[in-house]
Formats: sequence, structure tokens, C-alpha cells
Amino acid sequence: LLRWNEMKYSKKSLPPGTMGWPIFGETTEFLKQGPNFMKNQRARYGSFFKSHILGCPTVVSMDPELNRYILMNEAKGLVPGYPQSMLDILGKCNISAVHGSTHKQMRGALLALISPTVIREQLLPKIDELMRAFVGNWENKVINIQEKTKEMAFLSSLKQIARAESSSVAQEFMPEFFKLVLGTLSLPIDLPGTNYRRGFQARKNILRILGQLIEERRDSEESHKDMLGFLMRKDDSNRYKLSDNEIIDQIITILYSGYETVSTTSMMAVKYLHDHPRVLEELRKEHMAIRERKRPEDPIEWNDLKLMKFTRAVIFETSRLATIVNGVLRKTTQEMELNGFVIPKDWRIYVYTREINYDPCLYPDPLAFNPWRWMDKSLESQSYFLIFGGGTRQCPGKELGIAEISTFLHYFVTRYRWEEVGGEKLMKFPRVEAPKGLHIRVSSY
Ligand code: HEM
Repeated sequence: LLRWNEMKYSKKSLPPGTMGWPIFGETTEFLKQGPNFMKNQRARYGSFFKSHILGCPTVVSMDPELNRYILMNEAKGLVPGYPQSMLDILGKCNISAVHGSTHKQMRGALLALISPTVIREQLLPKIDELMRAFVGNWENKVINIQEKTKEMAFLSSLKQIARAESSSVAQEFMPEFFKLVLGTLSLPIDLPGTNYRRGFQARKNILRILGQLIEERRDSEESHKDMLGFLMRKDDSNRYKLSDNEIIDQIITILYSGYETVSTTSMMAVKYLHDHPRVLEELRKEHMAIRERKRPEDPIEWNDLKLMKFTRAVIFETSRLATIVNGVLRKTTQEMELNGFVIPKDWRIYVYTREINYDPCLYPDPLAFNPWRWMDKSLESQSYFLIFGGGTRQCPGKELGIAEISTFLHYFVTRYRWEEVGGEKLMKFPRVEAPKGLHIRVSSY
């Protein structure tokens, strides 16, 4: 079977590599060996090789130059290629499911909601209010920081989306949202009891909750200064007039994209700060200096964020070393030539960026947690910095995500000290997670 399968994909014009078993391909090896699978294949076949993973024939690109090219050239037929389960559950109007002019429209509408001015004037006050209350009473408790940062990321987005109703709908919304996330990461098997089926059901419940919210707002005619309020505006202040379905998928996109990224980075920052007291000391100094100039009830403002230079460096170093995002997926909409090979239509391209994070030429002593390396701003703008993606799909929520994590860290480090309990295991691949949670004992600072 193995040989037959290799024969099937043995065309000379395809990149070198192995395809594994029919249907299953090399998914098991990929998930089991993780980054080592990629490194071994690269050692044998070079930085551009074929494989069959996650249900599709795939070309893995580990070449930094080529990765940039792929991300910059969506218009040539290299569109997002996320798994079907993700697209089914996140909706047809989800930003990753649309291309061309529809993508432009959805992205434009999103950028208008999270521009620097909007962050400064509208989102930051909500983020501050949420974070301040969220880390309010952790003193003398053992908490699971993984669970907490997940709740925090979700509640922060929800407050920005619908401030007035966020506390009343959160109870019902949060468990549905968590089911939706699990569904997007599962195999698309629509049987009772599968995560996919539950995720799909959760989507239906979320559509109902959001649909009701929109109806109620429309009936009350009250104006709201939050994301939903802005999306529903019909006057000239809103260039992008979306339908109700598009509004709902846009909201799910915002919740989903800022969820695991923000929560896992926050959790890992807490972990690295715990393990590196000198970094924690420097970070705390930065935040104490900001706090000292304020009264206790004063919120974090835009100018304060600008002063959090070391915090920004800690966030980048955390994303790099933990590799929150291993890479991004694309697919070919037509047969095309890439790097001297011919890639058939509908193949996946895995733009695998993980290894760049450990390149000693870019990051000397790459396995050390050293935020100071980011104090030289040019590192953030170097062309292989792909932690937030690149090209036409570059993360529009970068500054928003950084603002959320920074505000969380502000209240956390100025109020508390903490120690880990249990020495729990952390998995780094395929996702960064602590299978049994990450427990810390918190006491006041
Ligand atoms: C530390 C936090 C974050 C990281 C590391 C991150 C990372 C990324 C990456 C790598 C991509 C590229 C995906 C691709 O090319 O297929 C992306 C896209 C995206 N991100 Fe983020 N992200 C973060 C926070 C956020 C937040 C808070 C939002 C909230 C709005 C957000 C919204 C999006 C959206 C909507 C896209 C898709 C853009 C498009 O397709 O045009 N992200 N992000």
C-alpha cells in the first residue's frame, strides 16, 4: 500500500518527499514527532517537500524567502486552506473562508473596529475595566492560570463587542464558545457525541444568542459605543454595511482569532516570568513606575501602553520561544508553479514558520528566554518576523492583542507574586497547552 501510494504521487514535477499511507498519509508521524518530523523531512528532502497530513496532500514550505512569497501572493491563487471543520463552524462569511473583494470588504470592516484610534478611545477603557476586575481577588488562592487566561481572553473580547450585555450573556455564551473552539479543531465527523457535532450545535446556539442581541438593540434604538453598535450603524460613519449574517460571522471571527492566541501567550508569559526572576523584576519595575504616577482607580491609557516597551518585548519573546503559531495554511486554487515544481490544484501548502523562531542567526542563543533582544526595534520589523503572519492576511489584531496581554500583565504583576504548584507538564506541539492545567499559588505583592 505504501509503495502504491508513493507511485500515485511520483510525478517528477512534484516536490520530493513521502506521502505515507492512503487516506491517513503521515498525520500520525507528524502529530507524534511534531517539529522533529519536519526537521527530519527537511534533512532528507530540503526546505520544500511534499507529504500527506491532516487529510490532504500537502507541500510543506520551511524556506523563509518562499514563505514570504506565498503569503504575499494570495491573488495568484494561494488562498487560506484551513480544515473543513473550521470553515463549517466559523461560518461562510468568516474572514478565512472568503477571498478577493469579499475578503477586502470583511477585512476593511474589521480594521475599522480595531484601528489604533478605536483602541485608544473605546477598546482600552473596556479592556482596563475587565482586567482590573478579573484579577481582582486571586490573593491566597491556587488558580489554574490556563483556565483563567482562556476566560479572560473570551470575556475581554465579549466586553469590547457588547459592553452593556456582556455580563448578562457571558454565562450562557462562554460554554458554547468553548465547544465551538473544540469543534473547529476536530475531524469533520458528523456523528452524535463527536466534538464536531457539538461544535456545530454550539454555533447554532451562538447564532441564536447574537441574533437575539441584534434584535433587542434594533427594537430599543439605543446607540451603543462598542463593536456591535458600530457594525449595526447604517449611517455614513460606517463605510462597510454588513448583513446580519456577516455581522455575526465577523463577531465570531473576532472572538475566535483573539482567543487562543491571547490566552496562550498570557499563560506562557506567566510561566516564563515565573522561571526568570530577573525578567520579572524588570517587567515589574516598568509597571510599578506607571502605577506610581497614578491614583489606584486610574485606568491604563494609551500613553501608558506606549511606555510598556519591555512588556512588548516580553510578549514577543514569549510568542517566539513558545511558538504559539507554528505556521499558516494555504491551498492552491489552480495548478501552479512554485519553487520550480508544479503544485496541483487543491493541494494544501503549509507555510511552516516555527523553525525561523529558533534560527541562531536571527536570534543568538535561540533557546534562551531573553526579552532584551527585542529592545532593538529593528528585530520586530525584520522581514522573517512572521509571528503575526504576513502579506494580505497579516494579523489585523496584533496591537489589540498586545494591548490586552499588557493590561493583564499590568494588574497581575503589580498586585501579585506567584509560585507554581505541582510542576505540571506543558505540551508545545501541535498546540501549546498544559493537559492538566497550570496551577499557581498567588499571594499579594
Ligand atoms: C498574540 C496574539 C495574536 C497572534 C500571535 C496572532 C497571529 C495571527 C496570525 C499568524 C495570523 C495569520 C493567519 C493566516 O495568514 O492565515 C492572524 C490573522 C488574523 N488575526 Fe491574529 N493573532 C493575535 C491576536 C489577534 C486578535 C486579538 C485578533 C482580534 C481581532 C486577531 C484577529 C485576526 C484575524 C481576523 C486574522 C485573519 C486576517 C485575514 O484573514 O485577513 N488576532 N493572526
